[in-house]
Amino acid sequence: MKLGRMNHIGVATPDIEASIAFYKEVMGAQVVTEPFVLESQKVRVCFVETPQQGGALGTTGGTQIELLQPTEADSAVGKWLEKNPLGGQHHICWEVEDITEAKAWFEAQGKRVLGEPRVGAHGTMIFFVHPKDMGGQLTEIMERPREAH
Ligand SMILES: CC[C@H](C(=O)O)C(=O)SCCNC(=O)CCNC(=O)[C@H](O)C(C)(C)COP(=O)(O)OP(=O)(O)OC[C@H]1O[C@@H](n2cnc3c(N)ncnc32)[C@H](O)[C@@H]1OP(=O)(O)O
Ligand SMILES: [Co+2]
Repeated sequence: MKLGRMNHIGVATPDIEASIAFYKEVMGAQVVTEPFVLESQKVRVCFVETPQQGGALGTTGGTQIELLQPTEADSAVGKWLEKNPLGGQHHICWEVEDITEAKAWFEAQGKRVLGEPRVGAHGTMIFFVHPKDMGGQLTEIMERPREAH
């Protein structure tokens, strides 16, 4: 498998509106998407855009910040926030060419793939790999959007 682009960094927050204001007012983010609820993951989510390599400040195309506010305490992000009430870096998402090949790769390395691949917040297939098998880093693997191939 070849290391692909870092698609996003998942950042958990107890208050997504406050986090949006932080990224706009403190960090100078120019583009933040409208939050939406992803029922399957019991989260409200939005994306803070960053410039791609060499891009002008305030443009898009780079690694996004994926802001995640739990809709229920009994959820992956809800449980994580109980231990990390201020929020912060929750996971990293890497792009791959083929989600099926990637799943077989990680399993062949003895890494715990969490559940079957499913459609994620970007509308492409994803899965997660257990943090304890990834040096403490919860890792999301995402199939590259087709038009990016
Ligand atoms: C916007 C939607 C988008 C998408 O899905 O498209 C997302 O990114 S949704 C993001 C939320 N969804 C997930 O995170 C799914 C994958 N996560 C899980 O399956 C669980 O969170 C899991 C298995 C990582 C942990 O669940 P568990 O019930 O085992 O929770 P514990 O608190 O018992 O944790 C066990 C152990 O793992 C450590 N841990 C938990 N979360 C993280 C993390 N984000 N980063 C690093 N380590 C983590 C936790 O501290 C425990 O370690 P221990 O030493 O035993 O205390
Ligand atoms: Co994610």
